[in-house]
Order: sequence, then structure tokens, then C-alpha cells
Amino acid sequence: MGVGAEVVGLTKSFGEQTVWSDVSLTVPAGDITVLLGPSGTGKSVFLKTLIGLLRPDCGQVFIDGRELTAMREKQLYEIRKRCGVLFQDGALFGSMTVYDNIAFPLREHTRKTEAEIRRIVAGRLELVGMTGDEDKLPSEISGGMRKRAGLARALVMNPELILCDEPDSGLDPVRTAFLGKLIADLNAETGATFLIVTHDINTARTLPDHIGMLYRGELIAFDDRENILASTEPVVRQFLAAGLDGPIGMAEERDAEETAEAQR
Ligand SMILES: Nc1ncnc2c1ncn2[C@@H]1O[C@H](COP(=O)(O)OP(=O)(O)OP(=O)(O)O)[C@@H](O)[C@H]1O
Repeated sequence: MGVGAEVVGLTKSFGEQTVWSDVSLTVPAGDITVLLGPSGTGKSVFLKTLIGLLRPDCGQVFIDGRELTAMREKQLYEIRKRCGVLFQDGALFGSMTVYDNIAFPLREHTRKTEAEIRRIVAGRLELVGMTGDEDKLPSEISGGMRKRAGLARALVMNPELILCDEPDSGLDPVRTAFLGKLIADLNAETGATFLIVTHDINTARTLPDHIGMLYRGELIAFDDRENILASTEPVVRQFLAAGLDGPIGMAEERDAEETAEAQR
């Protein structure tokens, strides 16, 4: 079953740049939540802060009701073992086969025998439709397959909370749709909670139970999908319509240096 996450009054800065401030939201257990926002608004930073890879300046993060921000590394490690993370590029180790990549968390975090590991990896490969590809290196498979292998690795410890950072970036529309279907099936099958960062509007329109949106350092919207899709908020409307007219402009995307410069 899935575990929920909750953040209360969360603020994160890098030096003089405040990425976002006073963010409060609940990622409900067992549901799929999508986080949207223009490039550079801090969606990846949010995912990393949620599982304690980055420390917030202030605010609290709860996973399964346990507050993370004051935890020591050892306690964080225990929480992270219950989470699966799929980073933007799949983050596979280039020198390892698909099999060894997927087996890695089991070898690292458990005392399972190689026979048990083989059985689990085979199951995850089947789930993501990659049976037969286990001996290939990441450089020998397509981008979509790397995403699926990354997802298989994220699933290998039976995570209760799965964070996916742009699982669909670089995929064609059909593969994106397949990946969305795979996530929906996994959610239905395992009951795991999903929090997904995506730029794909079709995914946002069809996949999640809930949608949040970060914009200019704030969480400007968080609600059930239907309510967000019907929202009259100009930023939300422009983003979902992929429109040129509206408050969002090219200047939204800044890196840390540019933003710090602009804030001086
Ligand atoms: N470790 C870091 N140190 C300093 N600044 C950082 C660090 N990580 C991210 N940033 C800055 O935080 C801001 C938000 O970055 P983030 O990658 O979270 O954006 P994003 O919304 O995920 O963007 P995209 O949609 O393009 O992936 C950017 O200005 C980035 O330069």
C-alpha cells in the first residue's frame, strides 16, 4: 500500500535565490499526483526536498506521518528505502547491464540471495515490458527503454511512495502514453503513491487524481484534477492550453545565477 506525504510551510533557497516559499500540500496515500510548472520553478528541487536529499530552509515534511527535516541520515535512509525515485534521465549506471542496474538496490540494501534477486528482477522486467533486455547496456537501448528500466529499478524495493521526475521527457507521444498507462497500472496493482513531475499536458489531463502547480516561487494551485482542469486561474489555464498569451513568459526559466542577479 502507498504512504502519503505532507509538506507544511516549506521554503527552499540556494544562497540568495529563493526557489519557492511557504509551500503546503498533501500528497494523498495511494493516489497519483502530478506537479506542473514552467521550467526552473523548482519542481525537481521539490522532489529532492520531499525525500530529504535537500534540506529546506524552514517548514516540515511528513512521510507516513514522520517528520523528516530534523532526521539524522540513518533515519532518513530508512524512510528513503520506502521510496522509489525515477530521475529525469533514468539515471542508470552506464557500465552496468540493465539487470545489474535493477538488481543494484537489492544488493545494496538487502541481504537477499542472488536467486531471490533474480526472481524479483525478472518480475520487474516483466512489469515494464523488458523481459529479454537484461543483458544490454544502457547505451544499447532506446531512451524509452532507459526510462522503463529506471522505473523497474525504482520499483524493485516495493516502494510505497514513488517520485518520478519527468518520466516522459524525450519520449514520443505514443511512448509517453504507454508510460502513463504503465504508471496507472502499477498504481492500481501495487497501491503505491505516485508524485510525478511532467511537462506533458496530455499526461496531466488524463493520469492524475490531483494536480499541483508551482509558479514564481509559490504553489499557486493544488486540487483534484477535475477542478484544476476547470480552473480559471490565468497561469493554470495558459499552462494547460500550452498558450502563448498569458502571464507565463520566456523569462520564467532562469538558472540560480540569473535569479540571484535579478534579486540583487
Ligand atoms: N544544487 C543546487 N544548487 C544551486 N541551485 C540549484 C540547485 N539545484 C537546483 N538549483 C536551482 O533551483 C532552480 C529550480 O531548479 P529545478 O531543477 O528544481 O527546476 P525545475 O522546475 O525542475 O525545472 P525543469 O522543468 O526545467 O526541469 C533553478 O534556478 C536551479 O538553477
